[in-house]
Amino acid sequence: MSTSVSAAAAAALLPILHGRRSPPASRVPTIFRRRIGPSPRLFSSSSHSFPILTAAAMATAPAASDAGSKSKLLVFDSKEELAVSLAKYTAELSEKFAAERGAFTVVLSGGSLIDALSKLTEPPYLESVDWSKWHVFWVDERVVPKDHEDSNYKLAFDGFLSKVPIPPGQVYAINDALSAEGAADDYEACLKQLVKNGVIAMSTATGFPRFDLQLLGMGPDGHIASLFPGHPLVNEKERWVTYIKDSPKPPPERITFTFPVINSSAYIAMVVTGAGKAGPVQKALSDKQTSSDLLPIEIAVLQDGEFTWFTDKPAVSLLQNK
Ligand SMILES: O=C1O[C@H](COP(=O)(O)O)[C@@H](O)[C@H](O)[C@H]1O
Repeated sequence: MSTSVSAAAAAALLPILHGRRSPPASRVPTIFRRRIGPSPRLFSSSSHSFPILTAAAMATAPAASDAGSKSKLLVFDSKEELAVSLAKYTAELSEKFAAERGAFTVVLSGGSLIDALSKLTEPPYLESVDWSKWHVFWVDERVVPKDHEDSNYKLAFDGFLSKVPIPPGQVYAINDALSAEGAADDYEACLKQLVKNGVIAMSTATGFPRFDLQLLGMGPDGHIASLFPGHPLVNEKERWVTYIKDSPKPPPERITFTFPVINSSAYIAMVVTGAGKAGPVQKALSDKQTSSDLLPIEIAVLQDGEFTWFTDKPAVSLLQNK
């Protein structure tokens, strides 16, 4: 269900990119300042233009279920409002993919993302979401036991998975008995088996798995998953899952999806809050990037999907025309 849009909200919608060359799809945002209640529609811009959306255009803008190579930037007044919107967005995609495919493949990151999922564990979503269709994966994981404080599995279990009735057999944690190399191989083999079984879709465009929704966060250095600025892993083109033993952020040993897998997703929700992340947000959403010093967040460009930024005011504080 969509919310009607006020003229004041329309006036707050500004284009921020005016570059001479066409940027990739995930860099063509419009800013929608959230001032109109807890359940906004999502507004998109095409990858080939920089529209100023009018109230009329906003009223007919496609909803979250209309996929394409699109990018959106949502700015919320509070983490609470962000969480409400993220829950609605995720629940709508859950319904769409459950109906279309009989399964909903969801990829989680660690970090602050898990807190932002809190509203999904409450009414009405606790009862209305068909959790039996969910299959849960991790975009990255630290090579530590599952009950370790650094484990992304533990973080997600404590904050989200233990509160919703997803069948345990559909939660795909890494094998924490293996080395980093072994765990990456094992996780990739698991994904390949699930592609064979039809649980995970394949991207015909890229030949890599196409997850329905990746719920991701970004570090203050612009890293996503365990793909860090300047690290050779950002250039991996063949593997689905790889490992790192020298992560600049502890713990040093991790496994991570590669960019071909991240960028083959149908939908990405990039949840980024706080002033500490304003620099990479500004760099990712500006038109001044050079190809030599791209941050990982700038390399996250969907081939054929919809990329939505869920942000707050401090995170976009360095953007012009915000
Ligand atoms: O180390 C990691 O950091 C990033 C970002 O975390 P945040 O707390 O700054 O949101 C996270 O997305 C990743 O999964 C995690 O392993």
